Amino acid sequence: MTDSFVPAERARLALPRRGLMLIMSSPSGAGKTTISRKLLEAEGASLAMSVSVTTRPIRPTEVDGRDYHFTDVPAFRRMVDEGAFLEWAEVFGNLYGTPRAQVSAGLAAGQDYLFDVDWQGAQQLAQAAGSDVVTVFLLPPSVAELESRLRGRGTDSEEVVRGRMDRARAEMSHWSEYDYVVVNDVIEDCFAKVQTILAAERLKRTRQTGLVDFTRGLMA
Ligand SMILES: Nc1nc2c(ncn2[C@@H]2O[C@H](COP(=O)(O)OP(=O)(O)O)[C@@H](O)[C@H]2O)c(=O)[nH]1
Ligand SMILES: Nc1ncnc2c1ncn2[C@@H]1O[C@H](COP(=O)(O)OP(=O)(O)O)[C@@H](O)[C@H]1O
Repeated sequence: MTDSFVPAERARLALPRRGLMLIMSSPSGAGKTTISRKLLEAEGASLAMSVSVTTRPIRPTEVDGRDYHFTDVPAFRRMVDEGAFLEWAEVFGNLYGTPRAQVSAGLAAGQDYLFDVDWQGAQQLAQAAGSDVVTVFLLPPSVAELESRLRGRGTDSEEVVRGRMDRARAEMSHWSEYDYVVVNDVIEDCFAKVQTILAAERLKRTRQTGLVDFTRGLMA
């Protein structure tokens, strides 16, 4: 018997880890939906999108429980009173909230969550969840490119595009409140940078809850 090992036969070491909350914001049209989708696809089950509760009417393309948990105002208010939300807000006359229970249990079990929220939601989540939160802000490479992406998406009328462009400047002024800022120029480059951020944050000592026992074992 030798003490050498065959790498392929060696069990992978996976230390228990606390999950994180990756919050991605950007001015509308800078690419947060595109980057979020790519990230969810690449990461599989290890990264889940948090599904919000809303009182907004369901749209024909939406699925209850996938896009949102749809509910009515009295039920939403009851959830607010019960402290069921990590944060909630009224947007365009409808109520939206991030349910606390699913995220709290998931984080303890090592599940990471992705949030696609604006700067106000990011601030509220950071306040509610502290060191579990990692915030990323995406910027467009130029104002002209932002406008061209909004038009190219083809989902909004001319008036809506102009409204979104007006709001973009105000949204961009919040860049310095984020942990990371990435310019979304070439999509694959931006995606690689966001994936690197996620990989590094997962390795943070404070998230690796299994290190205490592991190092104790090494030093025993
Ligand atoms: N604070 C907060 N905002 C949310 C939540 N879920 C969605 N929103 C925001 O509500 C706004 C409207 O979303 P939605 O009804 O899906 O309309 P859309 O922007 O046309 O897709 C967006 O700005 C979302 O970022 C949530 O759980 N909390
Ligand atoms: N790096 C990029 N280069 C070119 N087009 C992009 C890039 N990132 C996103 N887009 C396109 O720009 C449009 C807006 O992106 P989207 O992800 O919907 O933005 P947001 O969710 O921030 O509003 C979409 O049509 C998308 O395909």
